[in-house]
Amino acid sequence: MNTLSLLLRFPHYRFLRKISSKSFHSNFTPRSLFPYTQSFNSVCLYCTKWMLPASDLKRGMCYQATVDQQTQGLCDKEQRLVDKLYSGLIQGHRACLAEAITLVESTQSRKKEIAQVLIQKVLSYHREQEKLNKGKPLAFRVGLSGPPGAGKSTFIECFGKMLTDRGHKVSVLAVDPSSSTSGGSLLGDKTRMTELSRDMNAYIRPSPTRGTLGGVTRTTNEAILLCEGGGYDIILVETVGVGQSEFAVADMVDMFVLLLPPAGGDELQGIKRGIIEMADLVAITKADGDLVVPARRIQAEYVSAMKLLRKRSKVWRPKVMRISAKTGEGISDMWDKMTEFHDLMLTSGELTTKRQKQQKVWMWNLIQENMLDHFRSHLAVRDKIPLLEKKVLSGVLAPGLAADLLLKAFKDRP
Ligand SMILES: Nc1nc2c(ncn2[C@@H]2O[C@H](COP(=O)(O)OP(=O)(O)OP(=O)(O)O)[C@@H](O)[C@H]2O)c(=O)[nH]1
Repeated sequence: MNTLSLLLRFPHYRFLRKISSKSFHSNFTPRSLFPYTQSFNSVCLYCTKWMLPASDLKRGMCYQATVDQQTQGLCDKEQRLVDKLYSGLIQGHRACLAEAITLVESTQSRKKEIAQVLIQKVLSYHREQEKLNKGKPLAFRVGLSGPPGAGKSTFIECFGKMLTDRGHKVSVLAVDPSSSTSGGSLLGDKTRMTELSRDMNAYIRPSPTRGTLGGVTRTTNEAILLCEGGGYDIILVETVGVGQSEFAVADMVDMFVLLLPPAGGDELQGIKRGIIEMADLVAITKADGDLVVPARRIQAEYVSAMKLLRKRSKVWRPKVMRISAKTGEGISDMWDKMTEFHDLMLTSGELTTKRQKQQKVWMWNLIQENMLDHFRSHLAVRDKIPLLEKKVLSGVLAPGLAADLLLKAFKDRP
């Protein structure tokens, strides 16, 4: 479609060309876009909808619509909310942190847009602080996973208390993708971690994920950023070690720790081999009383098994330790190992590379998730799905052909 036919067919195109031109900044303030669009996101959708050539999108406002412009797309009330949450957050008010996390978890599209403005503000705060810190990240992000009953909550209670006693601010984000909007079983963590939840230097938050992996990625990643903005220098992301959530969590933390009970093979069946490969540290829990002997045996088994794994870092070899949250044994040593890992990763530059890769994975996970939603709800596809699925199930239609038909319908009708 050329420019002329676009102009004839869509008078909006003139408007879009105008906002994509250089004059946009001087003559066309974002505020004046408001009657047409609510925000930058909507403008982007608007551009895509009217098939603006990619070059125009590039040259035009997509690249120029910075956070400020996006911010100006908010109405006064929304702007006040962002300002209130932002300043409360960086001053360390827990209520603001809680409200900000609730905002990023929202499924309402407008609230999601407001949350993005807040996230951008927090990100620029991060950049400034990291610059002042000579490139040192604001927080140490640790993922904790293990099968149900491994002793994760008991460990976090004991470990978290030790850290706050040493002057750290600890945030615990509990991820449970099997849960629905309620937040699921991990919601119980607050009641199980009684001492830590009363500690003013600790913040415990279950992360409801609406049952999707994309949900884990989006809300948890953003909650991590907000907690860091709130001054928490250690972020513990807890997840149940069954399913896929631990892989998602491993992709958003600096160090991934696997907690395993001193139990036989049967009880560890749920643990996937892949997740052991992701672990930077394996801790055999409950190494006290009668369980010391089995804990030693399991430790030896894992030490030899992990020797066979491919080396993922040039500076770190995964360690296997024994701990007991009941007696406190091994907990302090474990923290020493964790800080050693953090220092080595930081000085070698591996931490920076890891975080950069994670940012990319985060972006693509979100795109994948949103694209699939978009595909499923597309007008030309939505109605065809049940019939084609039925045909595939009965063997009348090959899955490949059904997929081709749906993709064609999606491509042919914008
Ligand atoms: N002996 C001993 N028992 C422990 C220790 N840590 C936890 N336990 C016990 O193990 C059981 C499970 O502990 P939790 O901390 O609830 O385990 P979890 O991994 O959080 O469990 P889920 O929430 O089901 O995933 C509880 O009965 C604890 O009392 C420990 O260090 N030593």
